[in-house]
Amino acid sequence: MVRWGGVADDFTGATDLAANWVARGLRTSVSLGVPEADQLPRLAAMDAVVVALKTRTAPVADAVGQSLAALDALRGLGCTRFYDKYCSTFDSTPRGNIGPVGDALMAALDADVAVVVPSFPANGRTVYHRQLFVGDRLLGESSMRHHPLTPMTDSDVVRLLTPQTVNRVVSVPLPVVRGGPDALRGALRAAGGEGRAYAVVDAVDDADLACIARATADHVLVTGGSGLALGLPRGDGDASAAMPVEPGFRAVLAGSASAATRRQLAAARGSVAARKLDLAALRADPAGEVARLTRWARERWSAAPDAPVLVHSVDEADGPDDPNNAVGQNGQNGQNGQNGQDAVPPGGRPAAELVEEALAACAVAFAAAGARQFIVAGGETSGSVVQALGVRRLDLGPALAPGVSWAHGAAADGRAYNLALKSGNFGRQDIFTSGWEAIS
Ligand SMILES: Nc1ncnc2c1ncn2[C@@H]1O[C@H](COP(=O)(O)OP(=O)(O)OP(=O)(O)O)[C@@H](O)[C@H]1O
Ligand SMILES: O=C(O)[C@@H](O)C(=O)CO
Repeated sequence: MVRWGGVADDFTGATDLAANWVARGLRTSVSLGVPEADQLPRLAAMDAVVVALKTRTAPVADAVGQSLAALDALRGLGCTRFYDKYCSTFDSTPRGNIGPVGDALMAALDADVAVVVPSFPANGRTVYHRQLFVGDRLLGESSMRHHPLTPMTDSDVVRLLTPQTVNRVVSVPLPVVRGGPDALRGALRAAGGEGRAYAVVDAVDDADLACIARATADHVLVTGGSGLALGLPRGDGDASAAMPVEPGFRAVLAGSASAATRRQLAAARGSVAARKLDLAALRADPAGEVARLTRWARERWSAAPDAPVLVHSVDEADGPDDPNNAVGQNGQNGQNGQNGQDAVPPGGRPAAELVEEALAACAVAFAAAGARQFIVAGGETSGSVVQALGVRRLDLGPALAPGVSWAHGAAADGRAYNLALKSGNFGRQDIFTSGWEAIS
């Protein structure tokens, strides 16, 4: 039997891939970080294991080293096929890390060709003529061009990947995909026959993904967003084992500045008690700001124990394309508009780091106050939060939206949590209010 191993460059991406494998009937667990020995027996019983890393914006050598360590662990677990999961909006910089990590995995697995498939039509990501669309906009003209860590200003996947890799990058147009699995298999074989190559494959609907999945059935490595996993044939079994629900207070921690998160914040306004992080206060006295937020959360929970509290880091009311929402390229500054009341002093720490640390500290303090159910928005944010809580494995539960699921995870200190790690641009508008119903 094929056992899949996934290497994901952020934590929301890992649960995104896991949710899609579960939807295809594969029993899937997520290891938060490279699994340690005590986790191996449980993971070895799964049809698929995703190792969640926090390598999207890490230094290139770290990202490569961690990804290879993840690959070794997955091979040790008996995985025979591998999925290099990156963002469906190809979040990266001209240096990486999509290219360098893919290069290292291809070399380690001796793969001649690896497909590049960011498409995830259920979430509006499609690739046509190698251009990546987010809904009806080109990636480079979408709100992703304002991303604080990886602003995406180009849409051509071949052009985005080429400067990041030592391998050739070719594109496979939609008519070849529509020609069926045999035609596509032939095109991929030809691409790999001339030296190691990536093949950026057009895909605009789920049938295209199913064709790519069939044409790559003998590929040891595939790369992409999670959409390609939905192209796999559906197994018979029900892979979503009943997830334990952990009673406790509820919190939303939103460190995502993405357009969908902003819409979700706007939708929660008025019905969920919310506080925005005060960046100036955080810079002056981070522990004091977290203590203030924790006092506030305790007060809210004592008044309404079942109601969630929400801590967020950007203003929800502004439109996604409002330049005031640009929180600072590479998180290095935040001097723009209302979101960035925080001018970074010389030698000061990037606002993005302060935000991640503050939300992680809130998670720990809220957990100490009795919170057990968290919706976390943003991949980097989720990585910080889950690491701070000390959770090392997630078992998937009910789905909330394409690529977003509840999960259950136990921490080393004996506490257990229900966590929904939401990619910045995923999820229904009312997820912060209605997302709890699935675990009520
Ligand atoms: N007001 C702010 N000023 C500066 N940086 C911020 C601010 N708010 C959030 N950030 C930072 O922006 C980054 C957002 O990345 P994150 O991955 O959490 O969200 P996302 O990109 O929307 O989600 P995903 O990666 O799942 O698409 C984090 O590093 C966060 O700390
Ligand atoms: O693929 C996606 O868009 C998401 O899983 C993600 O990686 C966002 O961080």
